[in-house]
Amino acid sequence: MSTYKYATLFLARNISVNQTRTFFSNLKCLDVTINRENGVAYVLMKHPPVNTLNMQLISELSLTLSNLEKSKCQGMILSSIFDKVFCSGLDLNELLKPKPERVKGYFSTFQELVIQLYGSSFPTVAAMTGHSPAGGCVLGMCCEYRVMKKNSQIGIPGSRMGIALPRYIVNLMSSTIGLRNAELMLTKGKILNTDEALKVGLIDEIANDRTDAIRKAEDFLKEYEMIAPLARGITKRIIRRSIIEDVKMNGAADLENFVSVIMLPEVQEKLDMYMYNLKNRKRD
Ligand SMILES: CC/C=C\C/C=C\CCC/C=C/CC(=O)SCCNC(=O)CCNC(=O)[C@H](O)C(C)(C)COP(=O)(O)OP(=O)(O)OC[C@H]1O[C@@H](n2cnc3c(N)ncnc32)[C@H](O)[C@@H]1OP(=O)(O)O
Repeated sequence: MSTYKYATLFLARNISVNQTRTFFSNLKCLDVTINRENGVAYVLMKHPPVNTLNMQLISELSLTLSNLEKSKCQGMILSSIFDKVFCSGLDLNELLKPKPERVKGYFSTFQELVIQLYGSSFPTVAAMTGHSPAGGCVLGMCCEYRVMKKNSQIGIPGSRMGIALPRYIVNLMSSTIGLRNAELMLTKGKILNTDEALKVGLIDEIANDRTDAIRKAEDFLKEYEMIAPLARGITKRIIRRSIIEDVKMNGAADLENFVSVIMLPEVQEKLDMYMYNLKNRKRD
C-alpha cells in the first residue's frame, strides 16, 4: 500500500505509522500490519480490481492467519484497501470449464481457509468497506463481528448461479442469521442491501465510510481488552466446534459432490451466462 494510503488509514484514527509494524513485506495481495500498543492486526486485502479470491489471495490469507496464531495477536481486523468492494468472492474463472483436480484443489484450499478463520483463537472483525458477495460474505461470516459500509450489498447468489452450496456454508449462514432466514436467503440466492443485512443480523453495524468501519471494528475489539484471552478463545472454540467438526467429518465428501455438480454441463452453462452478464452489465 502506498505511504499516502497508510497515512490516511492510520492518521484518521490517531494511530501513527510508528506505532505499527509491517508484519510481512513479501505478500502480494495483502497488507498486514500490527499495532504495537494493543497487538491488533490489520489485514487489508489489496488484490485489484475487486479482491477476487484467487489462489494467491486465499493462500496469503491462510499463511497470515497461521502466523498471527503463532504471534499471539490480540485481535484481527479483516478489511480491504478498496472503498467500493470488500471482496468479490471466489474467482469465477476457476469455476468455468475447470479441470477436476484443479477445481478440487481450489475449493479445498478455500475450505481450509474458512475453517482456519472461523476457528481462530483471537477475536476477528470484518470491516467491510463495500460489496461482499458470495465468498466475500463467507469471509465476513467467519469473523465474530461484521461492520459494513452503507450502500453495500451482501449475500450468496449460489442458487442463482446454479451452484448448490456445500453444507458448511449453509451451516455458517444458519448459525449467523438463523435457520429460517438462511433458508429464505440461500434458496433464493438473495443479495441484501446494508439495511436488510442489519435487520436480519448478517451484519452487526453500518459504517459511513471505510475509516468509520475500521473505527467501529476497533471499538468491538477494545471490549476484549479486559477479558482473559485463553478463556475467550476456549469459549469461542466450544461455540464454533460443531461446524468445524462437521467439516472434518463431511468436508471431503461434500467437496467431491460440489465438484461433480460444478462440472455438469447445465451448471457450466449457467455460470457462463452469469459471467457474461457480469462483464456486460451496466456499471453504477
Ligand atoms: C465443499 C465445497 C467447497 C467449497 C465451496 C465453496 C464455497 C461456496 C462459497 C459460497 C459460494 C461462492 C461462489 C462464489 O464466490 S462465485 C463468485 C461470486 N461473486 C460474484 O458474483 C460477484 C461478482 N462481482 C460483482 O458483482 C462486482 O464485480 C462487484 C459488485 C463485486 C464490484 O463491481 P464493480 O463495478 O466495482 O467492478 P466490476 O467492473 O464488476 O469488476 C471488475 C472486474 O472484475 C471481474 N470480477 C468481478 N468479480 C469477479 C469474480 N468473482 N471472479 C472473477 N472476476 C470477477 C469483473 O468481471 C470485471 O472484469 P472486467 O470486465 O474488467 O474484465
